Amino acid sequence: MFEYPDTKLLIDGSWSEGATGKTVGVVNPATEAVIGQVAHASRDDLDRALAATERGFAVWSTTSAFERSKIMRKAAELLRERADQIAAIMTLEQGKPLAQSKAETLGAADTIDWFAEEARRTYGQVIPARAAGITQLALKTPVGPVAAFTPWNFPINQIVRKLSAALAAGCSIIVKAPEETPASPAELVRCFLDAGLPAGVVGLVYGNPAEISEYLIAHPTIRKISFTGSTPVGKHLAALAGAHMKRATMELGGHAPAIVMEDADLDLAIPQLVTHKLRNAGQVCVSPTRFLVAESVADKFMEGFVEAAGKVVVGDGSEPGVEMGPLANDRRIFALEAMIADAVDRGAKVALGGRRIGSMGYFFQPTVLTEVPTDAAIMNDEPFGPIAIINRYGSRDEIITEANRLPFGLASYAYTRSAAHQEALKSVRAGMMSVNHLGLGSPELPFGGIMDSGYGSEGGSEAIEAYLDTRLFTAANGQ
Ligand SMILES: NC(=O)c1ccc[n+]([C@@H]2O[C@H](COP(=O)([O-])OP(=O)(O)OC[C@H]3O[C@@H](n4cnc5c(N)ncnc54)[C@H](O)[C@@H]3O)[C@@H](O)[C@H]2O)c1
Ligand SMILES: O=CCCC(=O)O
Repeated sequence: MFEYPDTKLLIDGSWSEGATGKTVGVVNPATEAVIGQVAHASRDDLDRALAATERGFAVWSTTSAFERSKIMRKAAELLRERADQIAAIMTLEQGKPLAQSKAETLGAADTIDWFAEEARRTYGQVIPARAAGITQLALKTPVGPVAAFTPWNFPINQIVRKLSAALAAGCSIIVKAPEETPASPAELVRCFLDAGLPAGVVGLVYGNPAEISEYLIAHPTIRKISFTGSTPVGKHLAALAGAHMKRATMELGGHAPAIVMEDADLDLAIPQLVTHKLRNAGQVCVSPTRFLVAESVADKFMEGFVEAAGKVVVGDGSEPGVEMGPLANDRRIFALEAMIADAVDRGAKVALGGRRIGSMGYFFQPTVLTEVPTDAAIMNDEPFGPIAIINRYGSRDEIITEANRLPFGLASYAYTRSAAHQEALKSVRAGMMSVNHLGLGSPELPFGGIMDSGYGSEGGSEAIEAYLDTRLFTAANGQ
């Protein structure tokens, strides 16, 4: 019989309890039962992890790119072989349906493979000199040991982008993974160890997020930070990184506009947007949130969206046929209830759902709000749940003005058949715009935000650049 595993710390290639022996319970969000324990790191554990990552960096940064790539591709192979069991673990701790957990795990293997290939292409440059006999080289060297902080919504995917880019570049890394969903990240890291990654190259710790981040970011061993999470926490960590002159990548919150123009193909837009909205119960940084719909198609879009979203099967993600699992923790229930009550107080209408389902497990109804005024909290703060806000607008200019109203700029979506509309959509301020399909997230594509949604990319060749220093080497030959 399959049992959810307890999770230990990984320091210097060995799994262990923390020095104080402290552990914290892991809760299944579908049942609220405590299913396991996760070890917490103390200052002593972090010091051991830091010393190990220094040694790991010395080994990994001098391992050839060819060899690094081989180990990474072996890890991807092991992840694929173990995908069914890892998916079962992820669903128990995070709640998402098994099919989504498996897709996340297999997608992670694809990400590792892509970065493994890129590892062999971290080229520098030979720069033509102004005088004869001078050599000028731009060298790419790994930035140093990395500290990464990742959240609970995609327990594996949020880590694998950082881990793969860091390893491809030749960096060692300490990951502070999510305490709420600790076991599937541990299984991801185990694949790398089993593939032959040397001790100390990856460390995995859990504990008090604020204490760990403050200690690691300030520590002289760490040269680069990468964080995924909310904008307020991201701003705090970016300030800490700045105070210690550390490079940083920040993948933060969004409030994605989904634009539906009057000439949109609704038969395409509705099923794609419903599925995308309710994926992972809406707890996704790139989830479509503000549906900005042209007046002339608004009734038809709304009717189709409500009908399709109302049919989505909500339940325990481990059960067959379930399409949307519970929210990941009780904080989301309280946050969503408060946002819906505030919107309704300000005049919004509830066209679908709006409530928690039952009293055991963190289940929430797929929800559609309409006529939501811009002063409602939900029009300004990321809901991070299965709520679609559908508002109608008279013109393209009004739609684009609303899309650009907020300081966030992560994902955006649009449906239109018109080339003129497509051209105008380039003025939507977002790190990513996807038109007439859901085209975000493959490892070869840039992935990241602008403005309050952060900086840096977690995909494409830019993602590796973030873990490399560019150094000039120049010599006068024959001197
Ligand atoms: N961008 C994302 O993928 C993502 C993921 C999870 C949460 N969030 C955002 O965060 C909001 C609330 O989530 P939450 O309830 O978990 O609260 P939160 O903002 O406290 O935590 C978000 C994540 O940041 C981590 N964190 C918090 N403080 C930290 C610190 N000082 N140092 C290092 N890590 C820290 C947490 O462990 C968690 O993984 C959500 O509504 C959503 O807007 C975004
Ligand atoms: O929540 C942010 C990551 C989203 C994704 O991996 O699709």
